Amino acid sequence: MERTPKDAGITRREFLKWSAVAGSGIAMGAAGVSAILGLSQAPGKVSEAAGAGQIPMYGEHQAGIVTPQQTYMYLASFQITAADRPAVIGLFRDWTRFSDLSTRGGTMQSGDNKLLPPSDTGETLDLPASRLTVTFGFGPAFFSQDGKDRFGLAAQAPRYLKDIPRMPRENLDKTLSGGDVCIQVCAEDQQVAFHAVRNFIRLSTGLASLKWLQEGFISGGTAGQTPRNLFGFKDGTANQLHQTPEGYQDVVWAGEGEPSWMAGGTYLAYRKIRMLLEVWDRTPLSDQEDTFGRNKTSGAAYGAKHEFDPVDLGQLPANAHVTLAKQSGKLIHRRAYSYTGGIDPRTGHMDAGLLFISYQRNPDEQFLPMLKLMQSQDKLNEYVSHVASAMFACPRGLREGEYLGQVLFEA
Ligand SMILES: C=CC1=C(C)c2cc3[nH]c(cc4nc(cc5[nH]c(cc1n2)c(C)c5CCC(=O)O)C(CCC(=O)O)=C4C)c(C)c3C=C
Ligand SMILES: [Fe+2]
Repeated sequence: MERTPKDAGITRREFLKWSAVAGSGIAMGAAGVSAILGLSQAPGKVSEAAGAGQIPMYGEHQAGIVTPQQTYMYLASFQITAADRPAVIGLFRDWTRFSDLSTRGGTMQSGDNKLLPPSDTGETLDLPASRLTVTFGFGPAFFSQDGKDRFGLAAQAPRYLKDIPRMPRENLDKTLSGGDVCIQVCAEDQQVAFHAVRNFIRLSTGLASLKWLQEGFISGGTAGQTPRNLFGFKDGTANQLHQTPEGYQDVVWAGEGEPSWMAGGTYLAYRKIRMLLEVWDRTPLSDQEDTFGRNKTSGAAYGAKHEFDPVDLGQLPANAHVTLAKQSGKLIHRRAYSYTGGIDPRTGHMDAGLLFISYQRNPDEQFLPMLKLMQSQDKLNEYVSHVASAMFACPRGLREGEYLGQVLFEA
């Protein structure tokens, strides 16, 4: 199946039209321009199966938030280095164009000019869309940094957006925390996800620098089953408490008291949490189960039979993770991924854990009270260490023809 130029890539003429609207062609540095010329070349080949497993990028909400979790995830955080607003808009237009292309299973043209680097890095040329989703978020410093309104957006800052306050037990690495813009990329095929994140980085040349990049996975398991984390426990069970359109409205989608561009958006809370596998693996099963208040094999709460049976807090230890999560009285939508990162050279222990990600409409009411309570009392603290942290505001979903952030820049 061959695609039309419009389907599979953007033409040079289209690029010039876009640049003229944004003024980005003039404002961008040489590196940025050449990277984008790559994106703007005529279409390349698209694999027969490119259309398989597509998740629409356009809609009321961004994809990748309440989308059933794909197997692989990259979370990238960027610092914007672009000098001014038109340059940022140029970058966001190019990221949008590339998201549209890659979520539809398309690639940029490899190019036949042997004197130039190929436009597309090529590793997905024969691969389908693989349920690729791209989710964007803006960090607090994007709106104002050290009191400076960098891009004229300070008045549009989301109501609850701030860095996660210091917590009693954390051991954060600042170089792995925060950032101006995050991109969460998820797919069923790791190479498809990597291709997307790699090309977002390429397109940002001269306009943004990559601050940190994390990669995660969940167990495939039998379809429909809750994945298990690296402690061997089912992780995500309680999400079923709000998995309806009304539930998502209550738990995930922001709007009330927010700038208009956040209506239908949400807040992404991120913690990189190292799990001390060697300690855990020497811990008796009864202590492991007391840590969560759930049976390890079935996932049932203490006193219950099945995974999804209601939780009776009277049956759980007071310091169990689930007890504390429930005590806050609020729900959050969790979308965590496991990570492994080789060996810690200082200790010889495995570097592995959880890239905790949750989405909520009001982090002040939902996520932060829960985190505070857990950091001070959770039995889980004996076995984990929080090493990185960030919060981002994710705008509502894009309409066709809009670029990322347009609704914010034009608010
Ligand atoms: C601040 C929020 C949370 C952090 C940080 C967090 C870290 C974390 N969680 C697990 C494993 C499990 N968590 C489970 C339940 C659960 N966790 C949170 C919140 C945070 N977890 C909530 C809101 C809930 C749901 C509680 C409920 O209403 O029942 C479970 C039990 C099964 C489930 O519902 O998912 C496990 C297991 C780890 C390993 C971890 C940090 C490394
Ligand atoms: Fe948890």
